[in-house]
Amino acid sequence: MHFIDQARIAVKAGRGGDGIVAFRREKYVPAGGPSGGDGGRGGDVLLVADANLQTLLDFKYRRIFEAVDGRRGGPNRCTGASGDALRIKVPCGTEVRDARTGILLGDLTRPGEELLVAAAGRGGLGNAHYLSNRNRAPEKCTEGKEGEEWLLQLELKLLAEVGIIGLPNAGKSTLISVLSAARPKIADYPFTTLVPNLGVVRRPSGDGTVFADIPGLIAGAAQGAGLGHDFLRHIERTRLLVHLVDAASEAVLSDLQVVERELAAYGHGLERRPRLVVLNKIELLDPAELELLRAEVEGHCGRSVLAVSAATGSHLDSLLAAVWRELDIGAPRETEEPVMGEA
Ligand SMILES: Nc1ncnc2c1ncn2[C@@H]1O[C@H](COP(=O)(O)OP(=O)(O)OP(=O)(O)O)[C@@H](O)[C@H]1O
Ligand SMILES: [Mg+2]
Repeated sequence: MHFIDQARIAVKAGRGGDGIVAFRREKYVPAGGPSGGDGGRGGDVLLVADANLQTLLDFKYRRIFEAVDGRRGGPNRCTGASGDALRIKVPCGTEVRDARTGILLGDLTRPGEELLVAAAGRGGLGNAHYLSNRNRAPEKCTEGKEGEEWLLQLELKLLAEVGIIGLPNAGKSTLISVLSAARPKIADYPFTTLVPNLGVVRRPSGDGTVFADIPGLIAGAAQGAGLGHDFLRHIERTRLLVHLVDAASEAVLSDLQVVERELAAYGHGLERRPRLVVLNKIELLDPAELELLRAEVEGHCGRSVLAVSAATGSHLDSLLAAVWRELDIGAPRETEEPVMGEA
């Protein structure tokens, strides 16, 4: 299953009901005046941010949304019923664009936030409206207006709080698979991961935090090399980056720098995002070797560096403790709910 974070839907607001031509017919009233009522307004189409939705997956199965039409007017100046608005639920964090022009129509971030995406047609006028001194029996009425119709592009930036980044093969997918219920593909060749994998990791307090395993970054990713650019986009909204480095690599420091340079080149504040530097695959090194390496990397980064093994599970508890600490130091949690998906 692919994690879908883009969808295209067609929305159509309701047509206004027609106005009608009618005349009063009553006993002893020889020439009852015009009494045709107006048509009702159609239903609008709105998008509503819903904290319980995590993906745009539902839109894979349903792509056309039409609000109901207004009803036609009735005799005795009765206005037709208006159509109910159609509210389409989307996950928090959904960006809405006009699919034809790409123009941004809105960004639904807070739960309950609404965006009008197709305005309903007005109802037509009944002949009661056209009564005048010159024309006591107008036969004229107007039709309801069509509702607006739009093709929308929905885009959900994954609202992961923690992004796991690193070179291909660093063990990012292995890490998310041991921390969460996500079961991404893991293999010893680069670019195993093609779309971000999300996993929810339970905090000591009980609620979940979404981690995203991002496809490997390589030099030039910010310019679009490898799978880079698309996926850097996904970590724009994370609050913390876990930079995973293969400790058994020949050139740990330059591996680190490649990724750091890509973050800086991409911009959007990623280079200033709080970051944990984590050495992985430490079971492949002997303890003395590891301590030397760790000291060297700490010297380079100017802060303490964690050392774990995603494969054997060693020191993952200290990694999580560091993650919770960093997240709690940062800005207070937004009301946004975590996202879960799977590649
Ligand atoms: N602690 C570890 N010790 C030894 N091998 C490991 C460890 N962690 C991961 N590996 C191995 O490293 C290889 C790459 O792992 P994984 O697929 O998780 O990397 P990745 O960073 O997600 O790569 P990609 O960017 O290509 O998706 C796998 O063969 C995995 O078994
Ligand atoms: Mg991977």
